[in-house]
Amino acid sequence: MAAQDAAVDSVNSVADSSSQESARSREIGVEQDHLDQVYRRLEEKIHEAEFLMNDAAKRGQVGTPGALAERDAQVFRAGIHLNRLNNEFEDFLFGRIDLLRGKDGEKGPDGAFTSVEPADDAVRPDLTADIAETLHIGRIGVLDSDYSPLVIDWRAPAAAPFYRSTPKEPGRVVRRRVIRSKGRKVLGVEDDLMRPELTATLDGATLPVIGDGALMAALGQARSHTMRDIVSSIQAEQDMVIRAPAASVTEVSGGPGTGKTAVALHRAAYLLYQNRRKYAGGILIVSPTPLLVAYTEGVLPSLGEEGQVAIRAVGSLVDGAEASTYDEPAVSRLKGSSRMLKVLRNAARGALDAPPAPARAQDGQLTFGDEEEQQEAPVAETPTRLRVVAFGQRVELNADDLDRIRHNVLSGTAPVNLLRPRARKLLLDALWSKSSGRGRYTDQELLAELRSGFDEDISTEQHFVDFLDAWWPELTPRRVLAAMADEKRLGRWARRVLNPRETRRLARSWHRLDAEGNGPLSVHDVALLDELNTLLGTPARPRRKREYDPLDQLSGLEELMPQREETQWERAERLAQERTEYAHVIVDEAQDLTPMQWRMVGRRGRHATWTIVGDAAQSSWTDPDEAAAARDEALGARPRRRFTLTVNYRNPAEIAALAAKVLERAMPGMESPAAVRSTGVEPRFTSVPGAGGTEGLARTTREEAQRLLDRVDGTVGVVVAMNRRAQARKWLAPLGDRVVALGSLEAKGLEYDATVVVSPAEIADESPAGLRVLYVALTRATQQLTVVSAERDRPDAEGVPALLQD
Ligand SMILES: Nc1ncnc2c1ncn2[C@@H]1O[C@H](COP(=O)(O)OP(=O)(O)OP(=O)(O)O)[C@@H](O)[C@H]1O
Repeated sequence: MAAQDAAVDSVNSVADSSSQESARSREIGVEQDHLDQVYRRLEEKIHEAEFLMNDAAKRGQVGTPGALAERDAQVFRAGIHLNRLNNEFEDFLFGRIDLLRGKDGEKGPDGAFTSVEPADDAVRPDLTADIAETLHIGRIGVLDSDYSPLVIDWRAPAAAPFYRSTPKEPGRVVRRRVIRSKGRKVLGVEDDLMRPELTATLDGATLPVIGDGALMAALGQARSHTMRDIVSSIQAEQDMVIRAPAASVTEVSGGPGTGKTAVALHRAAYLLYQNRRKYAGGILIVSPTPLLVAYTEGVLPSLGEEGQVAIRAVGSLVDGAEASTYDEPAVSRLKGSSRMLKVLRNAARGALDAPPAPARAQDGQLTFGDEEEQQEAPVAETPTRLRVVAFGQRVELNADDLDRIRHNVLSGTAPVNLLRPRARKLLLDALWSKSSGRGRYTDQELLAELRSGFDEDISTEQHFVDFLDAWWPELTPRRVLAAMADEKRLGRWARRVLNPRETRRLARSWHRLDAEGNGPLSVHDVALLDELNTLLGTPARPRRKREYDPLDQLSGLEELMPQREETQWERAERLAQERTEYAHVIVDEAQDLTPMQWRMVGRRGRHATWTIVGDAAQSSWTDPDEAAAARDEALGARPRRRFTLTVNYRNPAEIAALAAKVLERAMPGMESPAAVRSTGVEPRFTSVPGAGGTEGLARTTREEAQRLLDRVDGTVGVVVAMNRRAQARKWLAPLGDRVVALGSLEAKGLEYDATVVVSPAEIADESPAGLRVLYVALTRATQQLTVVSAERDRPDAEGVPALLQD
């Protein structure tokens, strides 16, 4: 409750509504004056930037290499400046704090007092005080021409009290104000009083306090299909996470709606602000679904950050392998489990014996519950004999010889593709020892020369090259995955790891791939491909010829531009390589990563610092202990700092109370976060009569979605079991794009003004983690929730399904 108090506590000191209104207009006027001043200053800066650009262009006309280089650098700097200002011109001033004098009276580089605590004499014995400093907070910092701060960047240390201060620990803050503006116009102000016991004066007049606080105003707004930033109303416990130092691992847990995703995104922006150079290696944000990526993508640009941060769905982390289909739950469980590691190790080596089969007919997408029998893929032969002619005689390696050589080569642990040169060498050794060559000379030098000629002759023979390609092919991860579609082969590789039923299921799931492994992949396949990539290794390729760079022709340029140590092309190549590893990795909805996914993500942050946000109660993975062990392995021995978020900003208390019933069933004893507001609207229950069947379910769902559309301004989400999502999309298509149909696993992390949850029992029965998935579905609404029950939900007389009854 403490955080809730802190979040909502505000004291209003304006006596009646009309004087309140005139005080409000007066204060809006005050902020408008400040905003006008800021815009004047911004315009000056934009003119400066434009002047720089024009001036730079003129220098370019001089035409000497020095002038060209200088022009490039200047245009680059001015371009960045202009871009930033133009982008952040809209709505970038959002806050203000009025503060007491600082303890030591010292000021920092941004012109603000540095001390968090007030000076001893800042408050007089009769509890009156003077405001010594007023700071405006915005998306970027703006200094006046005399270098005094007009706007402080929200991430600067001086802005921290705007977020950290609470009535319990106010520090120097007397009043915190959120300013709402659009373009150049201030629309409103909302104040929170942090030191209500004081009578504070600003420039000789009593400090006015307007409104009920900004948080409630923000939470009540209608939702769109994209997430908004929360920069003007970050709460103290969230701010602690956002500004936590980036050393080692920061772990954040918290129930639904506590702002974990929002905090993760704001933290990325904060870290970049703090140390742009350090994070030039990039920040990776791993999100569970492409839907959540699309939902959150706009937040960082709104905070002025883009380029350095990659937000990727866990199914899109491997280039050229985008997840586009789902596995049934039993198959997902197998593919995500660390048991797969042993199977993949065997497959990566064993697939040498499984050259590509003739193209298999596409089986189409296998999705939940698709039980059709699949055709076995025909198996092609690996060569079992190598014949060459040396010194006029035929020399042959038979199947046993070849097996022995392969065994010998594979006895090391190196990646299979990197062992090919060694395989080639041992083949030549074996051929040589069977040839008559080695008995020809006793002189070692002559013999070595003969041998070297032998190697060269044999290994350049097309016949030998073709043999090597077939016998030790360069394996691609996709090709190995396709090889695993053969049940017998997979059975060999999975011996003592999977039982025959599991093997069969797994093999069948890959019948959707052709012999080269092309075809639809699931999110779990992507992690397996990444693992295989490591197990197989990528052989070194001859370096690509450097592209022609006209700048190279300008003699003397290197001396004029000492910083230009690499060409554009080299730089692009270096960055592409570096981006397989990141400087900081943020994992959202971390509870859902399977052990195999943790390994994949871990590889991208081997030298990184980490922020991991999640909620065990929302995990759709069946074995949390196994996932925790994999997470520990990915993070190694790095020390961890833990935070817990306790307040639910999304769901009204009425919806949170209903969801808590499911939580109690799913994870008895686990605490729900406290909902910060209540709407007075209880969840609604409707059920489809027994005979209604799918038709009835479709009709009722459509009616309930329409009913909610009439009651909220923003979006309506309809959550159904995964194997109903295609159906549900059709049911709801006539209702327009304010309504979205989602499978239960797709709802993760998203939110809507209102939701319809269709057949809780169907969602709960989908997998062993089904109750937790249902908990996720029930916690998506910001205003209203309707639950539609079918017969299997066993609703009572009020339509409440058995799972949600007391
Ligand atoms: N300080 C805040 N001010 C205004 N809105 C907030 C604040 N914190 C969170 N919210 C809002 O609450 C909602 C939930 O936030 P978010 O999605 O980040 O929660 P979450 O913990 O990731 O939830 P879940 O675990 O259910 O996915 C969002 O609409 C977010 O904008």
